[in-house]
Amino acid sequence: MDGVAEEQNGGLRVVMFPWLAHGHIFPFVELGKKLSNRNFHIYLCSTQINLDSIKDSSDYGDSWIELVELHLPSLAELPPHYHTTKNIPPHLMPTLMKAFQMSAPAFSDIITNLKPHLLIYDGFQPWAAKIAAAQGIPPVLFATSGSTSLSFFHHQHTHKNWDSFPYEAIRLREHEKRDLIAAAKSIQVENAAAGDFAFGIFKLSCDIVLIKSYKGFERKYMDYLSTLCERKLVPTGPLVAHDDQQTAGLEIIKWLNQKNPCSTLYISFGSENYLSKDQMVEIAKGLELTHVNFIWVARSPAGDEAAAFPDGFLERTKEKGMVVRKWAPQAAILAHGSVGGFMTHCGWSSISECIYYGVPVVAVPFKADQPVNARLAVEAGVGVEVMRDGNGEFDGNGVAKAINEVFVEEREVFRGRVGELRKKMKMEEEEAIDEVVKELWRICMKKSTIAAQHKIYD
Ligand SMILES: C[C@@H]1O[C@H](OP(=O)(O)OP(=O)(O)OC[C@H]2O[C@@H](n3ccc(=O)[nH]c3=O)[C@H](O)[C@@H]2O)[C@H](O)[C@H](O)[C@H]1O
Repeated sequence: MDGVAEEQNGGLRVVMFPWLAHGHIFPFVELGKKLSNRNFHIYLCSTQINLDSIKDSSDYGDSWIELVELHLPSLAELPPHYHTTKNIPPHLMPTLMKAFQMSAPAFSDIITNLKPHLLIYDGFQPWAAKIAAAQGIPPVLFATSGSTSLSFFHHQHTHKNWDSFPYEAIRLREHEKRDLIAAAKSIQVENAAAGDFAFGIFKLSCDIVLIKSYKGFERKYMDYLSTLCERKLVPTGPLVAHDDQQTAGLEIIKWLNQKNPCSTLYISFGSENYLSKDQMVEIAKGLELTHVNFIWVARSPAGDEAAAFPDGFLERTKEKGMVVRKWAPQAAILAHGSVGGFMTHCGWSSISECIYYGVPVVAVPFKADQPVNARLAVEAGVGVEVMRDGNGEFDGNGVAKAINEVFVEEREVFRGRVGELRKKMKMEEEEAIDEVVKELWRICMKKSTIAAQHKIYD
């Protein structure tokens, strides 16, 4: 590309454009930080409320990322504080998706003004890739979910058969299939060009797809996904935000300091999942049937009243449990020696963090890729799932059984296995970024890439 060689010393200028979800934005931020340490100039584009979250994150100060505001069209039912999936009432998610699709012209202006060497985009905005390529700027997809879930759903999209996926450890239960089919209808994107969404998004990416994964955990799934999407997959490694020392003074950390090693279960269900009242009751019952300590992050959607615990539960468990009603320092908690297990919805970042910090998994998946991530954790031998009935319900006995398997019966087995995976993850971490940097420079230096890109859209 013109001027790339001259700017070799000045580094590449890259616009990074994640979907409006916390679980997407922070992997982009972590990747942006690593690239900015390799002489890239990073522009990260999102809505103001998401940019404020990034500024508030503990170590933003030392990362060289230029924040660029994306203006969503003003919709009466979607005030600016709902321009993020974090804490948004679930019934407004389709409206947020619609507003995001309507922001394409605003994004086009950003690209025209910044004229970056490269765009790194996300899975809900095929139009961003087309806008960049039309201006001769190579777009590269960064998939923030794992290779296992993406290969599983790509297989289903291609073969229309959940149960013919080549790896039998990954199978959905009937209630999970039903939920996925219902959910897919709720995020149908209006006027999407045929095939753009689902997995057409991969075909818009130049040469490669970046993926938040690492070979030690997902190698065979990464290879299968590469075959399905006809792109070279370049893993970024886990991109885990390191626990920052500022949390040392937090009440939570002080409380953990008083607990025995590996004695405490950390319970959290990500940035956009909320338990039903019945689910709260059954998890509470399960906790009372075990001897583990616990830290339970029980957040509610913005505007909703606080999640209610069973009568007397908090009083009866006050010696062994702590309830957190707000955003918790998850990395710092998982890094703490008193934490011996993580009850998680199996969001991809949470699963990556379990392994990064060597904490076995008590899997309670709810939606999207979470059931597949849970099956992967079980196949890798780093955790157990809380069993459910045919309707997808679980009860206190099942919760207690899973907790005791991780904390008592199989304690050393799980800790040994997750420790092995942790070593592999850390070994891959730096070499993965080296490969990402090499590939991004290769793409930007390849004039033919741009010509080929135009051909796709002619
Ligand atoms: C790509 C998509 O992102 C989604 O994000 P979600 O927020 O549900 O869950 P995580 O990926 O665990 O992401 C949640 C992130 O928020 C952090 N956190 C959460 C709660 C809290 O109180 N404090 C924290 O620091 C946590 O450490 C993690 O990094 C899903 O994963 C989905 O499976 C995945 O494909």
